[in-house]
Amino acid sequence: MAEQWQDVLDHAVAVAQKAGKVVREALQSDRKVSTKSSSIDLVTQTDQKVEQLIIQSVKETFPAHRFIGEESVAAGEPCDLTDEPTWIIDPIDGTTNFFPLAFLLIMGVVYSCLEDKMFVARRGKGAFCNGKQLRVSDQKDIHCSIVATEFGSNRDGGAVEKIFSSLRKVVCLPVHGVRGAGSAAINLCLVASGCVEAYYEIGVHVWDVAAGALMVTEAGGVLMDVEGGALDMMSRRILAANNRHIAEQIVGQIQAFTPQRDDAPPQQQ
Ligand SMILES: O=P([O-])([O-])O[C@@H]1[C@@H](O)[C@H](O)[C@@H](O)[C@H](O)[C@@H]1O
Ligand SMILES: [Mg+2]
Ligand SMILES: [Mg+2]
Repeated sequence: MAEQWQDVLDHAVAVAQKAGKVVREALQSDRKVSTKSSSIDLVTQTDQKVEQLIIQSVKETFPAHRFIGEESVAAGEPCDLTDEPTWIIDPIDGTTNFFPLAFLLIMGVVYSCLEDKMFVARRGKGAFCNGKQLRVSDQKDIHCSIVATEFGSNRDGGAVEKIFSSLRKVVCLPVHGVRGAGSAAINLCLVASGCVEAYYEIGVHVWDVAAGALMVTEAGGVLMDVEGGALDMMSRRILAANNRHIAEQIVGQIQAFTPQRDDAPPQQQ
């Protein structure tokens, strides 16, 4: 069992490195940007190229594996998470900022290619950055805590109101500071690394958070829904924190809303 998944993890790391090289090269040339669900939901040719590169490479080595990929779902592929070994791929997370990475299910790989930081987590075996084990912050005081969040790509008036109102309440707890790396995956890695105490966002997708979420729990942190229940990976809502006490205080400030689920039937999309 262990050896079987080690093959997969080794492949994930190798293909993430290959993808990182493509992204770094594209930074010099490819800035052709198209839009998806809205004028601020961006995709570049590099997002699509990197997703295809990862899928092709995995198919050659693990032909039975399945995929949920951001750009494939945008092109009409289903977003079905079954018990089959499934790769959940966000070829570039934070396209606006041109950040990089790749994902998997019972293990997570987030490659920040500009910094050459390879984050790797494996269920029950810890989370690591370039081989160094990660541990969440031991801060217990919300007033001394730094919280990461993002505005996301939803510009619906009601949703924007709730996002601002939640942020205002979090700031006025008060917390020590608020940050946003422009990438859900990197924000989750910041929680796992102890650089921020918490991260929350409504509107993310399963491919934004699958790998980073495992990074947080393997570094000793907690995950929950923004209203305090169990995290539902397909719900497009996430709260990650260094401990339950910090998480629950943030839950109390969030004005939640319910985006369309990632696994909603296609006719509703
Ligand atoms: O689209 P993408 O760059 O892969 O992923 C991005 C997420 O990482 C970010 O947290 C969110 O605020 C953006 O709206 C977008 O979803
Ligand atoms: Mg993303
Ligand atoms: Mg992306």
